[in-house]
Amino acid sequence: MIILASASPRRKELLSTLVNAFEVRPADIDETPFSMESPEEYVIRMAREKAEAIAKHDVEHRDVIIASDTSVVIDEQILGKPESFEHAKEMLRALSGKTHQVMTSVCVCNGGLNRVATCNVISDVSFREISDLEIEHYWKTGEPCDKAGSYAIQGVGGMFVKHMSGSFSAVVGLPIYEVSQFLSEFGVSPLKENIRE
Ligand SMILES: Cc1cn([C@H]2C[C@H](O)[C@@H](COP(=O)(O)OP(=O)(O)OP(=O)(O)O)O2)c(=O)[nH]c1=O
Repeated sequence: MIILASASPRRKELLSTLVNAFEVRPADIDETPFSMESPEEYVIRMAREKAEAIAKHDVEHRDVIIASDTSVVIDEQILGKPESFEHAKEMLRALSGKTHQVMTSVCVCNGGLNRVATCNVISDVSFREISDLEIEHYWKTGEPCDKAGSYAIQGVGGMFVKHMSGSFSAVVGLPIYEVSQFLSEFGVSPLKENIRE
């Protein structure tokens, strides 16, 4: 069985492009960064801890667990999901007119945790200038509230994105290329899964 250790609807949708059958089991972990931890170390640790939390309960040795974490990083500062409008405003002001990184880590492991593969996909995203009035209107769309950095590149937030380089699927929450490579290593063939008779 394949288990997606995530509450994110975006990750569920992206994984369903690769595999037909999987179970969704969100992992509840403490997402507070350690002091002195770099953004790279943080996102990799988050994905790994989400996978390990799921591996602890009710899994078979041969199950394949997929976990991921997305953080927006500007000037080495980690931006997670906003807690309020003021928090989202602070983040979007920091991103306005600048280039930031989106880091999405992936951890794929088996239920026995003796096979673990991790990676961190880093993309560069450049925003145009955004006014405070636009930030206010954007908040009212409801889109920023559950997104790292308070925006969604795949949604209305796409109108702020002047340029991006890297992996679009990773920015949305799950890098299709890297996950498909890991799945193949774990004996799951995404192409065969998608053959329609
Ligand atoms: C930057 C960006 C993030 N996001 C989303 C992807 C993730 O769902 C979310 C980042 O938060 P995460 O903490 O990585 O994920 P999550 O809490 O939604 O789900 P889980 O931890 O259970 O896997 O932000 C977008 O949808 N579009 C974007 O452009």
